[in-house]
Amino acid sequence: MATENKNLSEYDKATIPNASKFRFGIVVSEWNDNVTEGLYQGAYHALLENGVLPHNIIRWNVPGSFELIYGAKKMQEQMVNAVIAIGSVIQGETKHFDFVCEGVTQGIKDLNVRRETPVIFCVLTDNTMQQAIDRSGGKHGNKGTEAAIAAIKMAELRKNS
Ligand SMILES: Nc1c(NC[C@H](O)[C@H](O)[C@H](O)CO)[nH]c(=O)[nH]c1=O
Ligand SMILES: CC(=O)[C@@H](O)COP(=O)(O)O
Repeated sequence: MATENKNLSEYDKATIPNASKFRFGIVVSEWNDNVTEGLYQGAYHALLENGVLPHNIIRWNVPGSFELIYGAKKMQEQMVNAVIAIGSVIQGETKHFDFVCEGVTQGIKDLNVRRETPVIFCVLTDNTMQQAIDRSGGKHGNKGTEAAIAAIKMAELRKNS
């Protein structure tokens, strides 16, 4: 289902585990920070709405989405139950978009395979700035909210597995 048919901010609160004892690390890319700040706010407030305590949310910034890989790897080493990697990659004139998107995707996948702490992929990969705005608190909701819910669910799965 395409995002345009699903609001990213909508979720059934009754299905979300109690997250009051969980601790989360959020790594935020500074590229397109008008977008990444919106994603962060969506994630932060969704965590609070589901019982996470403010002092149990750690935030680090990195220069760009490619650096999310290293930042998330180091965040996994902190005492957190899950990590959220937040970025916004927007198509430019060259193929650099393809390499950044593929690199970040594979890098974050590897962190989930090789280590125990789940890393949630909250990286928008858009053709235009408007598409990114629409998905970071705009008409299609906020992917940061979606990522926070995924982080809570994966932290619960890790605890029970
Ligand atoms: N063009 C975008 C980038 N490019 C920068 C890379 O992510 C990286 O920081 C650089 O190649 C140095 O290693 N990053 C984004 O997050 N979004 C973009 O649109
Ligand atoms: C994703 C990028 O690195 C891209 O936005 C950079 O723009 P350009 O391809 O025009 O150099």
